[in-house]
Amino acid sequence: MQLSSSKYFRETFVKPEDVVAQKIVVTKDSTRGVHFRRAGPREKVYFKPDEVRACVVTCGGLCPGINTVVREIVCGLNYMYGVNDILGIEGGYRGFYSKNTLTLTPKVVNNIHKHGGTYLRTSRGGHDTNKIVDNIQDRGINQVYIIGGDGTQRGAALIYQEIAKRGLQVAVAGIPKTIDNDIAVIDKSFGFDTAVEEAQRAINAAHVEVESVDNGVGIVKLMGRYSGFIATIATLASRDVDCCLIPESPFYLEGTGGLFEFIEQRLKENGHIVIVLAEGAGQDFIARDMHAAEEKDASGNRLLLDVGPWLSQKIKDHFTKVQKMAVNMKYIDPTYMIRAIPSNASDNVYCTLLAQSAVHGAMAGYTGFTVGPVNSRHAYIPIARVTETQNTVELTGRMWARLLASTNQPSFLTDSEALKEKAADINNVDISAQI
Ligand SMILES: Nc1ncnc2c1ncn2[C@@H]1O[C@H](COP(=O)(O)OP(=O)(O)OP(=O)(O)O)[C@@H](O)[C@H]1O
Ligand SMILES: O=P(O)(O)OC[C@H]1O[C@](O)(CO)[C@@H](O)[C@@H]1O
Repeated sequence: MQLSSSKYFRETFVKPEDVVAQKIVVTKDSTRGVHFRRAGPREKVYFKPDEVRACVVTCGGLCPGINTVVREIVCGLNYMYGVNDILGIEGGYRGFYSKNTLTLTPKVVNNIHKHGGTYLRTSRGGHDTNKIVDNIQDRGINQVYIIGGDGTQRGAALIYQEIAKRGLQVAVAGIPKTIDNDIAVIDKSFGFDTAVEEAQRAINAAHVEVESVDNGVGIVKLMGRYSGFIATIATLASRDVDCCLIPESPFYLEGTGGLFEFIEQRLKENGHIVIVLAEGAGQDFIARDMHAAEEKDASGNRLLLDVGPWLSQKIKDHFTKVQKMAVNMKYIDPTYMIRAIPSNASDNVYCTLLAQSAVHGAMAGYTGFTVGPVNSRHAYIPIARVTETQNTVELTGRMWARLLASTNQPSFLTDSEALKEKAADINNVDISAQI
């Protein structure tokens, strides 16, 4: 029995309708089925291989594993279903209407998973639903595979709606991608494990540096625009981190329970401290401090103020001017280095599952879905569901509690907040309404 034989897959293994029926979706709380709209007429169970003209596009920021997903979509379509007509859209959504397409074959994509970045290139902004769907129609494309984060998935939902409005028989499949791991509903996004692993190297370097000098303060900035998953899990994995600051948990610098007090205490105890900082941490605080105006990127995402240099300077100023104590600051920003590497072994396997799942769904004639594991089951999820909210680190959840127990860092609650928490703990009731 040759598993790699496309004949075997086509005729024996893959019954797309079964695959879909087994895996239909799923919210965090239930596994009730959802009726997906089929891209083709009811009687047409799945696209015939020689009728398929597929395209793949990658949008938004980089993330380890994008190339693996692209490779496995192309190989999956070709090896499992015998599809030969696959196009690459270059440079994100705007590539649909402003660039020529690339021809994708298993041979062309054979080695791309060994490299970071995206073979297809990417961009922010430039989503024009009508122009994109016109182009899909003009080129005779009937399967669209869209790899990208929450912005990309919002764009994919609009493309899907426009295709439905025009009555086109085109399947739209999303593969969620974001290094921040903040896509709602799914258990985890691909590339996240690779990012956490690479972050360890930066944390380790910071630790080695500050351990070797007097009053060493190491700061490592990691990605995480609105959510501190990379910072949290990297901190938990490392054990060399004294304090982790994330967007979900506002912090303050001065006074009792503040960051400066904690740094001073750790420097006295250990002679050094390592702080991990998610890029979105303390943004409101910095904006107030710097009187900075809000800026946006081409996709409309808020551009973050650079918390790393800001915090490094604040700490240096405080300890030299106020405490009369020189600190040895080592600031490391590995953010783009982490995002630019190829995916590790487990992410490669995960990317393959996602890609093949998307291919099976589209070949079965389903559309308007995005793929991902939900409560450990691979699922098809209506695209709009994953863009309704964003995942964030729960400050009342076990993961954050474990982190606090591991670092013993301050909770950064102010006195009145701490009193409220304490009273709530004692009474085990929500007293906020009574204060
Ligand atoms: N609300 C929206 N409607 C339609 N298209 C959108 C929307 N938001 C973003 N897009 C488009 O999706 C693409 C990627 O969006 P964005 O730059 O926000 O990255 P992302 O997909 O969220 O990924 P990342 O997590 O890396 O930021 C861009 O081409 C952008 O124009
Ligand atoms: O600088 P770029 O390429 O716009 O991307 C930066 C952003 O992309 C992400 O990696 C993903 O959203 C964020 O963590 C980060 O803020």
